[in-house]
Amino acid sequence: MKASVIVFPGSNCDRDAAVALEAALGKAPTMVWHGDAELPQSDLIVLPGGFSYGDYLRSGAMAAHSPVMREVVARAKAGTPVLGICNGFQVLTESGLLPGVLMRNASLRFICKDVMLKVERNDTLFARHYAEGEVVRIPIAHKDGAYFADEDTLDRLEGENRVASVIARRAARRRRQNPNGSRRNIAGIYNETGTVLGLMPHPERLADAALSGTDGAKMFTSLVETLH
Ligand SMILES: NC(=O)CC[C@H](N)C(=O)O
Repeated sequence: MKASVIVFPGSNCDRDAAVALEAALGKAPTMVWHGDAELPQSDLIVLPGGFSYGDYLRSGAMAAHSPVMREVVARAKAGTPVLGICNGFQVLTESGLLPGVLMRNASLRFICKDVMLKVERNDTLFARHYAEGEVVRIPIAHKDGAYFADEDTLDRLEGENRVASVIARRAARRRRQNPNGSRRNIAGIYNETGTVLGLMPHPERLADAALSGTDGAKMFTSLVETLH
């Protein structure tokens, strides 16, 4: 399996994603600079977290127009799996590969903390090593993490089983609201075919016992087992 991690100016989780991928895969992914119009043959493309282009205009808005994104969009449309983590999720909505938008957190503050996530489905290449309904601990670190879409889109996402994970209900109730104010507690969504996943929390940040948890590792081992 060949994986590529796209690096934008301002990405800061690209190396963490590469380390988590390498631990699961046994070999390093290719790091691809945003200005490259060429993308190597890839079985998986990762759009990492960070502050691409300093989050100017809107988080992910400028990165969506990077030269490399033309090829990423084309490959995604042709079926290549794409994982967008945090800023990567923002790039996916801004480039139209996923519906909706990530808005400023309800508190208007940057939030960096672990959240409890409920895995809504495990019949995808990203989640097969999780149990359906499993509650896992994964960190968030963002200021624009409030998922927003109109009610029809939210109904469609839920109806088509495209919600990947939600902030676990017990945690949301305790805080009255989930930490960022996402509609319907959504933390991650899939495209129609389940091959593109946008996720606000960072599985790569809890993917090694030395980081105090391994709940995130199963996403990378799921991908490696499915894609070889
Ligand atoms: N960790 C990240 O990817 C940060 C995402 C984004 N730039 C925000 O703060 O909303």
